Amino acid sequence: MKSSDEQKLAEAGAGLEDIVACNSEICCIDGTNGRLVYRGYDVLELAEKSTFEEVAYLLWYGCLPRVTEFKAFLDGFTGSMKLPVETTMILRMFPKAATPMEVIRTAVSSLGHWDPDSGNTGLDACLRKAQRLTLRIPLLVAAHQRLREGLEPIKPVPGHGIAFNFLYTLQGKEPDPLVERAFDVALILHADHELNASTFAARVTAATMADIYSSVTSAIGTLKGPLHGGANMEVMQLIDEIGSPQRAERIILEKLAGKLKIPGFGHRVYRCEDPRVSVLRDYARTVTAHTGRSIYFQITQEIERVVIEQTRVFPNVDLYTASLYTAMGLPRELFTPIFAISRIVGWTSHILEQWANNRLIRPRAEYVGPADRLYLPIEDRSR
Ligand SMILES: CC(=O)SCCNC(=O)CCNC(=O)[C@H](O)C(C)(C)COP(=O)(O)OP(=O)(O)OC[C@H]1O[C@@H](n2cnc3c(N)ncnc32)[C@H](O)[C@@H]1OP(=O)(O)O
Ligand SMILES: O=C([O-])CC(=O)C(=O)O
Repeated sequence: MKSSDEQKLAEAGAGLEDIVACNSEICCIDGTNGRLVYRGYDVLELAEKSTFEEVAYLLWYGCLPRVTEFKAFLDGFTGSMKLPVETTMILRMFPKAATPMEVIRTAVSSLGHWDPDSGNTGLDACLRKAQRLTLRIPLLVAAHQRLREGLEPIKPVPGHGIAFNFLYTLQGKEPDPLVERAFDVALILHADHELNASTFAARVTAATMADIYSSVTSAIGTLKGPLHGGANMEVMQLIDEIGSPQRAERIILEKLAGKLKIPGFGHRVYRCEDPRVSVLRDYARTVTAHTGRSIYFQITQEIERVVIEQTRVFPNVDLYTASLYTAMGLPRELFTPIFAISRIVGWTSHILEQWANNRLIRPRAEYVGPADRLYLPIEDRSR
């Protein structure tokens, strides 16, 4: 049995808050000052000047590419930007009620069967698998959505990047350049975030020396929950429920009075505004105006005003993606899959880092159940 001091210690560890579980060279969060850094580069600078492909290279290889390196990297990308025919067949078999996030969890797992490097655990092969996953997840999400809408999947356009091709293979037309850039920036901002729940799940699975597809499947399942990646869909549900900026205050006050958490707010690490929010807020303002959907932005701003005034809890990365993605014509059920389209780069970078210096991740639990009970035969049990 535990002493009261031990009990307090165990409670303090609930949710592993502030526990450092590994060393990592990939991503640094300063939760007090609201700063996020990928391999030494401030994410705000990357969002302004870089592309998702370049950031992916940075996260996987640890440095920004030189011209020839980047060209070779992108050339390698082009060959893998297609789905195995079997994947499209599998996508056709899911029941209508299967949600896109459930479908990508299952379909990404199945992609491993048709990976030419399946079973090859060398570093180069694992990097190729990481890159194939990064190219195929967006195509898979777009193809499944088209099938749900009664449309046939379409092929990506070679020579264009992931943002362009996700939007193109989903919507069947070349994206507006502002929308494409806003989407690319959203991908940059979601690419990694230190030891968030889904990345931790990926590392735990990888640390058992399971394969990359198993590790990524664990991560996708973990991202799905509304306390993590699923929150962006819930933000949009809330915006729809509110319907107009004038109704925001009353509805938010009611929810807070009922002790409900407001999706898109709060964070385990940031004690201030998540630095990604300012960029996403600006793009949400611009893109909603550009596509005639400013109402979604105005409602979000009202939600933000009331929640901060009432709670001093600040917005997280999910708050403004809801109005931004809706303004791009993207359906709400795709918001969390879009998170995965970006975070696959972070997950796979962490999996590779885990393997570079692996030790099984196996913490302890403090036992707080009953002690020394007497086993009685079933007929003698009173309850
Ligand atoms: C990509 C991402 O994963 S970002 C997070 C996405 N998730 C969401 O947006 C869901 C809403 N947010 C939450 O549920 C939480 O803030 C989490 C899960 C993100 C973090 O949870 P924790 O670190 O365990 O924080 P915890 O729930 O203990 O909250 C701390 C305090 O802030 C309050 N708080 C935290 N988030 C919110 C919120 N969204 N709305 C209202 N109050 C909140 C809590 O009520 C609590 O207040 P108290 O100390 O007076 O009881
Ligand atoms: O870090 C976290 O806990 C959640 C988050 O913001 C992310 O994964 O981007």
